[in-house]
Amino acid sequence: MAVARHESGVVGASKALASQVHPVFMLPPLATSLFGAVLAGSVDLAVAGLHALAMFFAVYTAHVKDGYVDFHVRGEDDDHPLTVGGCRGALVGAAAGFLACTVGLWLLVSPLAALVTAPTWVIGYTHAPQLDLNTVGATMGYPGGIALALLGGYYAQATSVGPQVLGLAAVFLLMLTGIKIIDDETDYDYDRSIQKRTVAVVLGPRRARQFALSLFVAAMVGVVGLALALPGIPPTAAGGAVVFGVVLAVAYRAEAKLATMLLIRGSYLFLAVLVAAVWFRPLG
Ligand SMILES: CC(C)=CCC/C(C)=C/CC/C(C)=C/COP(=O)(O)OP(=O)(O)O
Repeated sequence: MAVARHESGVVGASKALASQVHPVFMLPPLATSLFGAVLAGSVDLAVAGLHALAMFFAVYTAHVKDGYVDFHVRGEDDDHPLTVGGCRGALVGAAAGFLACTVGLWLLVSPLAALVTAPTWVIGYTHAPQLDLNTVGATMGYPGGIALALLGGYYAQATSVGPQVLGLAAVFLLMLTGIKIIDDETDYDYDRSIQKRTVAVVLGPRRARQFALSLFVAAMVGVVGLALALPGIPPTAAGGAVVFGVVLAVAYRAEAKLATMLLIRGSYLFLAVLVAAVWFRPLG
Protein backbone atom coordinates (compact mmCIF):
# COMPACT_ATOMS: atom_id res chain seq x y z
CA MET A 1 0.00 0.00 0.00
CA ALA A 2 1.38 3.43 -0.96
CA VAL A 3 1.63 5.76 2.04
CA ALA A 4 2.98 8.89 0.33
CA ARG A 5 1.36 10.57 -2.69
CA HIS A 6 4.51 12.08 -4.18
CA GLU A 7 7.42 9.86 -3.13
CA SER A 8 7.93 6.13 -2.93
CA GLY A 9 9.85 3.80 -0.63
CA VAL A 10 10.43 3.83 3.10
CA VAL A 11 12.09 7.26 3.04
CA GLY A 12 9.20 8.80 1.10
CA ALA A 13 6.63 7.24 3.46
CA SER A 14 8.57 8.39 6.53
CA LYS A 15 8.82 11.93 5.19
CA ALA A 16 5.09 12.05 4.45
CA LEU A 17 4.23 10.73 7.92
CA ALA A 18 6.67 13.16 9.57
CA SER A 19 5.14 16.08 7.64
CA GLN A 20 2.09 15.80 9.88
CA VAL A 21 4.10 16.79 12.95
CA HIS A 22 3.65 20.57 13.16
CA PRO A 23 5.98 21.88 15.91
CA VAL A 24 4.03 25.12 16.37
CA PHE A 25 0.96 23.10 17.43
CA MET A 26 2.86 20.14 18.90
CA LEU A 27 5.24 21.81 21.37
CA PRO A 28 2.66 23.67 23.53
CA PRO A 29 0.71 20.54 24.62
CA LEU A 30 3.93 18.65 25.36
CA ALA A 31 5.30 21.60 27.35
CA THR A 32 1.97 22.10 29.13
CA SER A 33 1.77 18.42 30.08
CA LEU A 34 5.28 18.60 31.57
CA PHE A 35 4.42 21.89 33.30
CA GLY A 36 1.46 20.10 34.91
CA ALA A 37 3.88 17.49 36.25
CA VAL A 38 6.23 20.16 37.64
CA LEU A 39 3.30 22.03 39.20
CA ALA A 40 2.29 18.84 41.01
CA GLY A 41 5.56 18.83 42.96
CA SER A 42 7.55 15.60 42.74
CA VAL A 43 7.86 14.29 39.18
CA ASP A 44 7.85 10.61 38.18
CA LEU A 45 9.71 10.81 34.87
CA ALA A 46 8.20 7.66 33.35
CA VAL A 47 4.67 8.90 34.09
CA ALA A 48 5.46 12.41 32.81
CA GLY A 49 6.95 10.92 29.62
CA LEU A 50 3.93 8.66 29.04
CA HIS A 51 1.50 11.55 29.42
CA ALA A 52 3.51 13.85 27.15
CA LEU A 53 3.72 11.05 24.54
CA ALA A 54 -0.05 10.58 24.75
CA MET A 55 -0.43 14.32 23.97
CA PHE A 56 1.86 13.86 20.96
CA PHE A 57 -0.38 11.12 19.57
CA ALA A 58 -3.55 13.16 20.23
CA VAL A 59 -2.24 16.18 18.31
CA TYR A 60 -0.78 13.99 15.54
CA THR A 61 -4.22 12.39 15.17
CA ALA A 62 -5.79 15.85 14.80
CA HIS A 63 -3.38 16.88 12.05
CA VAL A 64 -3.70 13.65 10.05
CA LYS A 65 -7.50 13.72 10.29
CA ASP A 66 -7.62 17.45 9.44
CA GLY A 67 -5.45 16.91 6.35
CA TYR A 68 -7.39 13.81 5.32
CA VAL A 69 -10.75 15.59 5.58
CA ASP A 70 -9.61 18.87 4.01
CA PHE A 71 -7.90 17.21 1.01
CA HIS A 72 -9.37 13.75 0.42
CA VAL A 73 -12.96 14.33 1.61
CA ARG A 74 -13.78 18.02 1.12
CA GLY A 75 -11.31 18.81 -1.65
CA GLU A 76 -10.54 22.16 0.02
CA ASP A 77 -6.74 21.83 0.10
CA ASP A 78 -4.59 21.86 -3.04
CA ASP A 79 -2.25 19.08 -1.94
CA HIS A 80 -1.55 16.53 0.80
CA PRO A 81 1.51 14.32 1.26
CA LEU A 82 -0.37 11.19 2.42
CA THR A 83 -2.60 8.83 0.42
CA VAL A 84 -5.99 7.80 1.83
CA GLY A 85 -4.39 4.53 2.98
CA GLY A 86 -1.46 6.46 4.46
CA CYS A 87 -3.85 8.66 6.44
CA ARG A 88 -5.78 5.65 7.72
CA GLY A 89 -2.57 3.82 8.66
CA ALA A 90 -1.27 6.90 10.47
CA LEU A 91 -4.56 7.27 12.35
CA VAL A 92 -4.49 3.61 13.41
CA GLY A 93 -0.82 3.88 14.46
CA ALA A 94 -1.45 7.06 16.45
CA ALA A 95 -4.53 5.51 18.10
CA ALA A 96 -2.48 2.45 19.07
CA GLY A 97 0.30 4.67 20.46
CA PHE A 98 -2.21 6.76 22.41
CA LEU A 99 -3.90 3.63 23.75
CA ALA A 100 -0.57 2.16 24.87
CA CYS A 101 0.29 5.38 26.74
CA THR A 102 -3.15 5.52 28.34
CA VAL A 103 -2.98 1.89 29.46
CA GLY A 104 0.49 2.64 30.83
CA LEU A 105 -0.96 5.53 32.88
CA TRP A 106 -3.79 3.26 34.05
CA LEU A 107 -1.28 0.65 35.26
CA LEU A 108 1.38 3.00 36.67
CA VAL A 109 -0.98 5.58 38.21
CA SER A 110 -4.71 4.82 38.24
CA PRO A 111 -7.74 4.36 35.99
CA LEU A 112 -8.64 8.01 36.64
CA ALA A 113 -5.28 9.16 35.25
CA ALA A 114 -6.17 7.31 32.04
CA LEU A 115 -9.68 8.78 32.09
CA VAL A 116 -8.42 12.39 32.37
CA THR A 117 -6.04 11.73 29.43
CA ALA A 118 -8.46 9.97 27.05
CA PRO A 119 -10.57 13.02 25.99
CA THR A 120 -7.56 14.63 24.31
CA TRP A 121 -7.58 11.91 21.65
CA VAL A 122 -11.35 12.33 21.21
CA ILE A 123 -10.81 16.08 20.63
CA GLY A 124 -8.00 15.31 18.17
CA TYR A 125 -10.00 12.70 16.25
CA THR A 126 -13.16 14.79 16.05
CA HIS A 127 -11.34 18.07 15.22
CA ALA A 128 -12.44 17.46 11.60
CA PRO A 129 -15.06 16.98 10.32
CA GLN A 130 -17.13 17.30 13.52
CA LEU A 131 -15.73 20.05 15.77
CA ASP A 132 -14.56 22.34 12.97
CA LEU A 133 -18.14 22.70 11.72
CA ASN A 134 -19.33 24.77 14.65
CA THR A 135 -17.98 27.98 16.13
CA VAL A 136 -17.24 26.69 19.62
CA GLY A 137 -15.66 23.43 18.43
CA ALA A 138 -13.53 25.12 15.75
CA THR A 139 -12.30 27.76 18.20
CA MET A 140 -11.97 25.87 21.47
CA GLY A 141 -10.88 22.35 20.43
CA TYR A 142 -7.14 23.02 20.60
CA PRO A 143 -7.32 25.33 23.68
CA GLY A 144 -9.49 22.67 25.37
CA GLY A 145 -6.84 20.06 24.56
CA ILE A 146 -4.15 22.29 26.09
CA ALA A 147 -6.22 22.76 29.26
CA LEU A 148 -6.66 18.98 29.48
CA ALA A 149 -2.92 18.44 28.84
CA LEU A 150 -2.22 20.58 31.91
CA LEU A 151 -4.86 18.86 34.04
CA GLY A 152 -3.78 15.37 32.94
CA GLY A 153 -0.06 16.06 33.36
CA TYR A 154 -0.79 17.31 36.88
CA TYR A 155 -3.24 14.56 37.79
CA ALA A 156 -0.92 11.78 36.64
CA GLN A 157 1.61 12.94 39.26
CA ALA A 158 -0.58 14.19 42.11
CA THR A 159 -3.64 11.86 41.66
CA SER A 160 -5.81 14.82 42.66
CA VAL A 161 -6.77 18.20 41.27
CA GLY A 162 -6.72 21.46 43.18
CA PRO A 163 -7.80 25.05 42.55
CA GLN A 164 -4.32 26.03 41.33
CA VAL A 165 -4.27 23.61 38.38
CA LEU A 166 -7.95 24.17 37.58
CA GLY A 167 -7.39 27.94 37.66
CA LEU A 168 -4.33 27.77 35.40
CA ALA A 169 -6.15 25.43 32.99
CA ALA A 170 -8.90 28.06 32.73
CA VAL A 171 -6.27 30.77 32.10
CA PHE A 172 -4.72 28.74 29.25
CA LEU A 173 -8.18 28.04 27.82
CA LEU A 174 -8.99 31.78 27.70
CA MET A 175 -5.62 32.84 26.32
CA LEU A 176 -5.44 30.22 23.57
CA THR A 177 -9.06 30.74 22.58
CA GLY A 178 -8.20 34.41 22.07
CA ILE A 179 -5.20 33.51 19.92
CA LYS A 180 -7.28 31.08 17.82
CA ILE A 181 -9.90 33.80 17.25
CA ILE A 182 -7.22 36.14 15.86
CA ASP A 183 -5.61 33.28 13.91
CA ASP A 184 -8.97 32.64 12.22
CA GLU A 185 -9.01 36.27 11.03
CA THR A 186 -6.25 35.24 8.58
CA ASP A 187 -8.69 32.89 6.80
CA TYR A 188 -11.69 35.26 7.10
CA ASP A 189 -12.49 35.56 3.37
CA TYR A 190 -11.95 31.89 2.62
CA ASP A 191 -13.86 30.67 5.70
CA ARG A 192 -16.78 32.95 4.81
CA SER A 193 -16.80 31.54 1.26
CA ILE A 194 -17.09 27.95 2.55
CA GLN A 195 -19.54 28.92 5.33
CA LYS A 196 -17.06 27.95 8.07
CA ARG A 197 -18.46 29.81 11.08
CA THR A 198 -15.33 30.94 12.91
CA VAL A 199 -15.69 33.74 15.48
CA ALA A 200 -14.26 36.19 12.91
CA VAL A 201 -16.97 35.15 10.42
CA VAL A 202 -19.79 35.28 12.99
CA LEU A 203 -18.84 38.59 14.67
CA GLY A 204 -16.81 40.25 11.91
CA PRO A 205 -13.03 40.76 12.26
CA ARG A 206 -13.19 43.98 14.34
CA ARG A 207 -15.59 42.70 16.99
CA ALA A 208 -13.85 39.31 16.99
CA ARG A 209 -10.61 41.06 17.88
CA GLN A 210 -12.29 43.02 20.69
CA PHE A 211 -13.75 39.77 21.99
CA ALA A 212 -10.29 38.15 21.87
CA LEU A 213 -8.90 41.13 23.79
CA SER A 214 -11.46 40.60 26.55
CA LEU A 215 -10.36 36.94 26.79
CA PHE A 216 -6.69 37.99 27.04
CA VAL A 217 -7.51 40.51 29.79
CA ALA A 218 -9.51 37.85 31.69
CA ALA A 219 -6.57 35.42 31.38
CA MET A 220 -4.05 38.00 32.63
CA VAL A 221 -6.22 39.17 35.51
CA GLY A 222 -6.87 35.48 36.27
CA VAL A 223 -3.21 34.53 36.51
CA VAL A 224 -2.38 37.55 38.69
CA GLY A 225 -5.31 36.70 40.97
CA LEU A 226 -4.26 33.04 41.20
CA ALA A 227 -0.61 33.93 41.86
CA LEU A 228 -1.57 36.31 44.66
CA ALA A 229 -4.36 34.22 46.19
CA LEU A 230 -3.23 30.60 46.00
CA PRO A 231 -0.23 29.25 47.91
CA GLY A 232 0.26 26.55 45.21
CA ILE A 233 1.20 29.23 42.66
CA PRO A 234 4.20 31.48 43.44
CA PRO A 235 3.58 35.27 43.26
CA THR A 236 6.33 35.50 40.60
CA ALA A 237 3.96 33.69 38.21
CA ALA A 238 2.13 37.02 37.89
CA GLY A 239 5.14 38.08 35.78
CA GLY A 240 3.63 35.91 33.02
CA ALA A 241 0.81 38.44 32.70
CA VAL A 242 3.32 41.30 32.40
CA VAL A 243 5.30 39.54 29.66
CA PHE A 244 2.20 38.53 27.71
CA GLY A 245 0.73 42.01 28.21
CA VAL A 246 3.78 43.63 26.58
CA VAL A 247 3.51 41.29 23.57
CA LEU A 248 -0.24 41.93 23.38
CA ALA A 249 0.29 45.70 23.35
CA VAL A 250 2.48 45.31 20.24
CA ALA A 251 0.38 42.61 18.56
CA TYR A 252 -3.10 44.02 19.08
CA ARG A 253 -2.99 46.53 16.25
CA ALA A 254 -0.98 44.34 13.87
CA GLU A 255 -2.60 42.54 10.93
CA ALA A 256 -3.90 39.05 11.73
CA LYS A 257 -0.95 36.95 10.53
CA LEU A 258 1.68 39.01 12.35
CA ALA A 259 -0.54 39.36 15.43
CA THR A 260 -1.01 35.57 15.60
CA MET A 261 2.71 34.95 15.22
CA LEU A 262 3.51 37.45 17.99
CA LEU A 263 0.79 36.17 20.31
CA ILE A 264 1.87 32.53 19.89
CA ARG A 265 5.39 33.56 20.89
CA GLY A 266 3.88 35.60 23.73
CA SER A 267 2.09 32.49 25.00
CA TYR A 268 5.40 30.57 24.90
CA LEU A 269 6.99 33.33 27.02
CA PHE A 270 3.98 33.27 29.34
CA LEU A 271 4.41 29.52 29.87
CA ALA A 272 8.18 29.93 30.31
CA VAL A 273 7.63 32.47 33.11
CA LEU A 274 5.15 30.13 34.82
CA VAL A 275 7.53 27.16 34.53
CA ALA A 276 10.43 29.22 35.92
CA ALA A 277 8.26 30.56 38.77
CA VAL A 278 7.13 27.07 39.79
CA TRP A 279 10.49 25.40 39.13
CA PHE A 280 12.51 27.84 41.25
CA ARG A 281 9.88 28.12 43.98
CA PRO A 282 12.04 26.36 46.58
CA LEU A 283 14.76 28.99 46.09
CA GLY A 284 12.33 31.89 46.37
C1 LIG B 1 -3.74 17.54 23.41
C2 LIG B 1 -4.36 18.50 22.48
C3 LIG B 1 -3.80 19.86 22.44
C4 LIG B 1 -5.42 18.08 21.72
C5 LIG B 1 -6.10 18.92 20.71
C6 LIG B 1 -5.71 18.48 19.33
C7 LIG B 1 -6.20 19.44 18.25
C8 LIG B 1 -7.64 19.74 18.12
C9 LIG B 1 -5.28 19.96 17.44
C10 LIG B 1 -5.61 20.85 16.31
C11 LIG B 1 -4.46 20.89 15.36
C12 LIG B 1 -4.87 21.44 14.02
C13 LIG B 1 -5.34 20.51 12.98
C14 LIG B 1 -4.81 22.75 13.81
C15 LIG B 1 -5.25 23.41 12.55
O1 LIG B 1 -6.62 23.62 12.67
P1 LIG B 1 -7.45 24.52 11.67
O2 LIG B 1 -8.85 23.99 11.65
O3 LIG B 1 -7.25 25.96 12.01
O4 LIG B 1 -6.67 24.19 10.36
P2 LIG B 1 -7.18 24.28 8.90
O5 LIG B 1 -7.80 25.64 8.78
O6 LIG B 1 -5.89 24.08 8.15
O7 LIG B 1 -8.14 23.15 8.71
